[in-house]
Amino acid sequence: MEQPLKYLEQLKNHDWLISKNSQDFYKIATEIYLQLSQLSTQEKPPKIILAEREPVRFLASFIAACAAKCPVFLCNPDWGKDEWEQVLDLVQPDIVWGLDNINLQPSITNYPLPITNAIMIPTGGSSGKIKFAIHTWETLMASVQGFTEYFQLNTVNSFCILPLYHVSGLMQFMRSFITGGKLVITPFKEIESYQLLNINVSDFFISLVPTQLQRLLQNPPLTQWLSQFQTVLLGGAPAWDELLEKAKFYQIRLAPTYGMTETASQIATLKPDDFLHGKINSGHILPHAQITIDNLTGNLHIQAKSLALGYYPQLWKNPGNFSVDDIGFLDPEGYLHIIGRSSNKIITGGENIYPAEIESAIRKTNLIIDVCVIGIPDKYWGQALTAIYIPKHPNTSALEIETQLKNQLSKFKIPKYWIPLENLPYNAQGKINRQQIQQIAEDFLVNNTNLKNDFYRCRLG
Ligand SMILES: O=C(O)CCC(=O)c1ccccc1C(=O)O
Repeated sequence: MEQPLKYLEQLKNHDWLISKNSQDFYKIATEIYLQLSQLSTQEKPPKIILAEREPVRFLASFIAACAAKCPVFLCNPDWGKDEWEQVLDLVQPDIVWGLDNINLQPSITNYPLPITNAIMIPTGGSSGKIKFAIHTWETLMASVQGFTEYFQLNTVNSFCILPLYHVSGLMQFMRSFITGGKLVITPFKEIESYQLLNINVSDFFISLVPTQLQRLLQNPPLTQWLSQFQTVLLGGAPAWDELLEKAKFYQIRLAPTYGMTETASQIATLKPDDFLHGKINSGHILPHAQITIDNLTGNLHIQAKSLALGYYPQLWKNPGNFSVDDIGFLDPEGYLHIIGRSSNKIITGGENIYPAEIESAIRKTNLIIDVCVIGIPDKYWGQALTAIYIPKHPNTSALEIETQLKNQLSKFKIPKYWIPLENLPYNAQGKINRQQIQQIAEDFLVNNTNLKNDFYRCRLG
């Protein structure tokens, strides 16, 4: 029997989907599987775009596609017109599930997929192009196995508030489905309106991105609720020290993770007991992965059984090896520390600066709600350190923040320009859009040339 079907049968009479209908899941998955297997006997398996909104339907369709060995592309029904055009053009699907009003053109370029059972998971979006990492049932299984071995668990219960088409949500489903654990699926906004808080979550894992953790910790009943979880996995974007300290203060069993779509979620994770004992890093490497660090640049190289095979439609030339933009180190006890992204590195007056350090110092002043530090091209400095921030009070001046920073940071690490905004752009995965901020800041400084001139007068004059 095909692997996905074996797990499906095991769950047949089991109420594992909490607050949803587990029987529906079984019924839909088997029905769609039968339809797909009939189609596949006549010709090569159809390429499927999966954009169902309804979670049970999404997951049942996903399992059916995997069991029938049809290439399946996980998609966000809420992508904009441009993104959908780009995706439909790239994929040239035979079947689209979950979108209305789609006019399917007959496939023109039919990229051959050199592997069966390919599972395409989107990465990127909102800034830049959507790419699909090519995974397989086996790479996702390797991730689940590494996870259960690392946490020494037979079953994983997951509380999923992240999107299922994204690797962070999909892997929560996979961990429950494969291990016979329970699964709760609910949108974040229902948690914020206090629904579903009556489930006993003491044997559940929940995955959050940093902005969600921040929102929950601003709300006492939700903070209390969060502190009951067995483990709170945190990932998707770098967290800041103040947020981690707050989580520790409230005794949240936090597990900061490091991983990405290409590695089928986390490959390093700090265990909650280490976190509560004051460790702040990305933890030990999971057993299915290896990380080596380039001596010269500090760049991370990843090897993992869960590694994607390429970006659709291309397989990587160097399989099993993946170099990333992240810079970090492994300490003598084997804990992974991430310093930043090499592409976000700012070089100002010949000094290297990673935004995380400066952002963390600015957050500590308690004068701002949020901040992002970037480098603006500058004739004198090469790049001028620039802080884009949301002030806590409308009358907080940049000078006040600068004054506080002077006790904490060397002079060259204090931003030269300060740009107050009402909002900073984030995507659904909690990743800040630095490209967009860069554009906003450059436009702002062009339109406020006085600011630039004043600055030169006061710094150089
Ligand atoms: O950023 C990504 O692409 C992966 C992020 C991710 O999977 C994740 C996000 C939040 C919490 C836990 C996890 C995880 O690795 O399991």
